[in-house]
Amino acid sequence: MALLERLARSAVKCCEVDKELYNVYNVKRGLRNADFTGVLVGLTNIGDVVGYTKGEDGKNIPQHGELYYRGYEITKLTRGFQADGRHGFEETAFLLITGQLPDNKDLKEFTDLIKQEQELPFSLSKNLILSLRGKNIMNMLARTVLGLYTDDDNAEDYTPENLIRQSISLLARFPVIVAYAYFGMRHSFQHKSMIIRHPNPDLSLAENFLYMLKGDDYTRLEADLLDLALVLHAEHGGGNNSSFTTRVVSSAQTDTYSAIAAALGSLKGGLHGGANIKVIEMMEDIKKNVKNWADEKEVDEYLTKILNKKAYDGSGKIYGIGHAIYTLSDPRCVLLKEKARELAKEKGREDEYNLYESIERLGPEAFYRFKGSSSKVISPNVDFYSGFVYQCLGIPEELYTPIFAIARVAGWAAHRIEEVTSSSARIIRPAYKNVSTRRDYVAINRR
Ligand SMILES: CC(=O)SCCNC(=O)CCNC(=O)[C@H](O)C(C)(C)COP(=O)(O)OP(=O)(O)OC[C@H]1O[C@@H](n2cnc3c(N)ncnc32)[C@H](O)[C@@H]1OP(=O)(O)O
Ligand SMILES: O=C([O-])CC(=O)C(=O)O
Repeated sequence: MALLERLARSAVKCCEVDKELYNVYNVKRGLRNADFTGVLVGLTNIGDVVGYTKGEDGKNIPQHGELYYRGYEITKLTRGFQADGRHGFEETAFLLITGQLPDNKDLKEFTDLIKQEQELPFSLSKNLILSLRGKNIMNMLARTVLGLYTDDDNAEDYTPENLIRQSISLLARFPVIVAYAYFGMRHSFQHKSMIIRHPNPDLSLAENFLYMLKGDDYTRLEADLLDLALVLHAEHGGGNNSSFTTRVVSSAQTDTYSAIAAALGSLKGGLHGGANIKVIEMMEDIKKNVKNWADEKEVDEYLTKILNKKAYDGSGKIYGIGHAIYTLSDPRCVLLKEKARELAKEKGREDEYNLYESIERLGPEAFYRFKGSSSKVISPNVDFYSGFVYQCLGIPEELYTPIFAIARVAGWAAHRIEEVTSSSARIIRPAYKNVSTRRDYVAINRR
């Protein structure tokens, strides 16, 4: 331990860079401009995320969030298939990957391809169920995705047809891999029974995931909600950390499985897709430490403690709040909140829902007080209510970020295809200015 502590002290000391140098060299920390917008690093036709408008003076004016998939506004897209009483995730994936909304024939053929790919090769299922010990489903998923390379005779073929084939296969297999990994993990680490169901080709992707987890013990409403959550999580432009990772890794001309495994590593992070689990853990902490959930003063004091790094995980973050682009609202959060309210009523969890609502309001207020008046405008993001919705659906916490991945693989696939096939493709390679001093070599016995 003493050695590790000494090495760690030395490493941290060597890492430190005077913050002022970022201004001196005009470095955009986190690839962000001073007005909180992202540094423009690419052009895309896939997702569009809108959080502010530009005023005449060039300054940003916060606005309610808008999200477009291939030009289609997300609320209109979801209302469209909901009005027809059908699930929309497969259709959304088709739209993201091919650029067009499918007609009935396209959708049937695309869905049939997904169904054909759902059944995993026996060797892969056997490995997943019996050998792939793991403590975290995101890591198990990433390891399995890397393993899929071996089963793919055309793994290194970067033609658009092959990229689409690989995308459909990943889309189909993610829910099955996640369900098997979950039961494998429960069996080996929690001493619970392992339940392995074959995917059911008569079901939509959302229904099939619930079926693989719970058998027939789910309702139509629950399947509709999961389908909606998948649609809302499917894509978010090229700049979000995991899609950008997909693009960076793909730009080096590597294979699909390596790029998607890297994206999974990114999505797992607590500041990105992993925030849905962090929110639930934070809420448990708040519920334990705030005696009267209806007392706004007490809730506010606890949120201030979190911001001061004196409560919850000591990071100073209120999880599920804030976004790189959205300001006044995240449209996905607005849609999920509607469902969270309905579910809370149905499941008798209104007190908890009310606590979420007050944190949604008090969190940003505490943040502005803490950061001062020039701080960025923040509101709850997609991860704020998603965990609560999944809890109400009886989905275990370990699956929250994997569900995000089941959805987002559609967006990653689209970004990979765009990156690999673009005629303007170039390896992504920004610069780091070295700010250390040059040193003369010292022989080992004189150090
Ligand atoms: C699917 C998704 O990925 S949605 C995002 C999920 N992540 C979370 O919910 C985690 C909590 N939120 C955050 O950490 C941030 O808001 C992010 C990571 C989502 C966006 O980060 P950024 O756009 O980089 O915010 P940015 O760093 O510009 O924010 C400005 C300041 O506000 C702070 N801040 C932003 N959000 C929060 C928050 N929720 N709690 C506390 N402080 C925050 C930042 O730490 C930063 O402080 P600094 O200037 O002292 O470094
Ligand atoms: O856009 C971002 O930075 C994060 C996000 O909301 C997402 O990827 O869904």
